[in-house]
Amino acid sequence: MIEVQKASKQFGELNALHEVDWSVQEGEWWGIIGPNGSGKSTLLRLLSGTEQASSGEVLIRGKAASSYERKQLSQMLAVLQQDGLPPVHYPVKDVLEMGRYPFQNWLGQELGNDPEDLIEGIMDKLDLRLLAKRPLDELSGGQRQRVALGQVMVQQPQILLLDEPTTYLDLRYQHQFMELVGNWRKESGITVIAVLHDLNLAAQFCDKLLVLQDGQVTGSGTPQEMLTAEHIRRVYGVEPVIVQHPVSGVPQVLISRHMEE
Ligand SMILES: Nc1ncnc2c1ncn2[C@@H]1O[C@H](COP(=O)(O)OP(=O)(O)OP(=O)(O)O)[C@@H](O)[C@H]1O
Repeated sequence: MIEVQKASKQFGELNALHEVDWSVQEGEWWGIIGPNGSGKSTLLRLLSGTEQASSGEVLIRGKAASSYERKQLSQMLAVLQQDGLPPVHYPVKDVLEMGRYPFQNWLGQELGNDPEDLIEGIMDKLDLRLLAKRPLDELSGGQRQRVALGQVMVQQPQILLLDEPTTYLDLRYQHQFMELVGNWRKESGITVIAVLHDLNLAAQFCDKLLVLQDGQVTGSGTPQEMLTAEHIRRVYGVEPVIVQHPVSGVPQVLISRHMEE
């Protein structure tokens, strides 16, 4: 579904990405991890067509991501940022309806079926009914991120790109957000690619991880394969302790303090 072939991205002298090879199959959930400045968001922007590779290819369904018309790409792919929606004075229901823009003509008329049932269904799934008339600027960050997820669900994409979507959420909302994405994926078979800083969250939810360091891929595979002490030490320059999650068995990363005598 997505093929990245020897993709590089330069900003002046800086090699933000260097010859990245990566293949994503339909329905997979990938996490992109790596230290600050390692090129994660740049890679996501190549996938969403907002930046073009300096060399190499980024193909979505066999066609260069940057060659899709914006609306055509939006019918297939949705992007959700860490602060998904600005706190504007629009009611939640209107914001959800805006998710239909790839399927509307220039007068804002829907080109296909009436999306009302779709929007109602998504409000139920995300528990947004009671918030429907509330303006976004009166909601908490966690509630607003749930609306942002609703808006991309209304868009009905086949590929979802998430750029650090849980950064501003507390522990409960982080998990709730990831569970909602997981349920959506189970129901609709969408492909999910998420840039995540939280390795433990990544291990719990992603099937596979792509690890970047200084713009290069240092590994790709299951969380079990990627989250080894040696790999994390090398990539992040920290001394980790890897334990197994007592319930799910996935690797979890702990960091010890430097204890002075
Ligand atoms: N538009 C740009 N112009 C110049 N340099 C850029 C631009 N965008 C990114 N960079 C640089 O490219 C490198 C990779 O940045 P990127 O944002 O992809 O990293 P990241 O892994 O997402 O980082 P973080 O975890 O801190 O969000 C960084 O050194 C950054 O300064």
